[in-house]
Amino acid sequence: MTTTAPVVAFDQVSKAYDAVRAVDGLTLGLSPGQTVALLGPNGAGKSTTLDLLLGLKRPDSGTVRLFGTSPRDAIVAGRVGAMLQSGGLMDEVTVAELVRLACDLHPKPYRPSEVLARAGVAQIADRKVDKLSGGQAQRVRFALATAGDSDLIVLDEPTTGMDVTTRQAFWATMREQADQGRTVLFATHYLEEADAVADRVLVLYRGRLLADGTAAEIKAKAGARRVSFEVAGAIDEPALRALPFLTGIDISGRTVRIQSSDADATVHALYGLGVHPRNLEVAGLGLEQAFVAITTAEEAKSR
Ligand SMILES: Nc1ncnc2c1ncn2[C@@H]1O[C@H](COP(=O)(O)OP(=O)(O)OP(=O)(O)O)[C@@H](O)[C@H]1O
Repeated sequence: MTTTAPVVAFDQVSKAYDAVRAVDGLTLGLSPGQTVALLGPNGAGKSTTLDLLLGLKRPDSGTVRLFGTSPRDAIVAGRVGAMLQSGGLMDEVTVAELVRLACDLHPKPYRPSEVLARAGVAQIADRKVDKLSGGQAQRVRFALATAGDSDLIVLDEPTTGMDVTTRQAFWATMREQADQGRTVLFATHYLEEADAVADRVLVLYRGRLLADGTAAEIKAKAGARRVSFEVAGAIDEPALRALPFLTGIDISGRTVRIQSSDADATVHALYGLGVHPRNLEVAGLGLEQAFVAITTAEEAKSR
């Protein structure tokens, strides 16, 4: 790193499309070497945030700085590699030609053969770009994002269309990039991916940051726990549904799965009902359930 300025600094950034506040007063700083997942339901403002970060859109108010400069200057200096969702690939050129072009344009390029190998597209280097499968096209976009030695890699839903093996290889490569001190920021709908890969998770909702922390902190913030058990006798469904601190319940045959904001109190009340649960398990929420709990609580508040 040649500067001590934050990799990314959003200061009170807003962007609206007519009445829709796509990004609403977002303040955010990213540090070197972090792998950061940007989560949010459809329309939360993830793509708009990344577009603002890359200087593809201008904020209505607030400032976006990358490495202490404007997004444009940072990109011209080759400090940012990006892989966007919608990024169309040129027709009528081969994968190798396109990667060579990206390397030629980068101020600090890697060798094209190296880029092709890292993205796992060396075997399809001679194929025309418009003949690729969805997963192959994603890998080529990834190759373009890593054509040179950038300090920040921005990825919008990078693994959409990739099979499991490609996805794992992709994240292993991203880990290496972060271990070398690069910052990796990616938007995703795959919460298990964010849980497994990210050091930091940002939950965006209606253009605002709802949660910011490690996956463990986000799960703790959701505050709820899962309780599951089996019931030997008849199930008194209304009584179970009336248990205290319940935030969700699913009854399937003899198995009851509960979500509770105070598992101890719920289980205590369960015994109070005279229910003798078998195979009782109390566990924390997964990131996906925590995400749903946090965003639905916010939705309820805004109603
Ligand atoms: N060019 C545009 N014109 C009008 N509205 C837009 C435009 N781009 C985005 N929006 C609106 O802004 C909001 C945020 O959109 P954005 O694409 O940033 O969300 P997202 O979190 O990336 O969604 P998704 O997960 O569906 O990709 C949405 O309500 C969307 O409809």
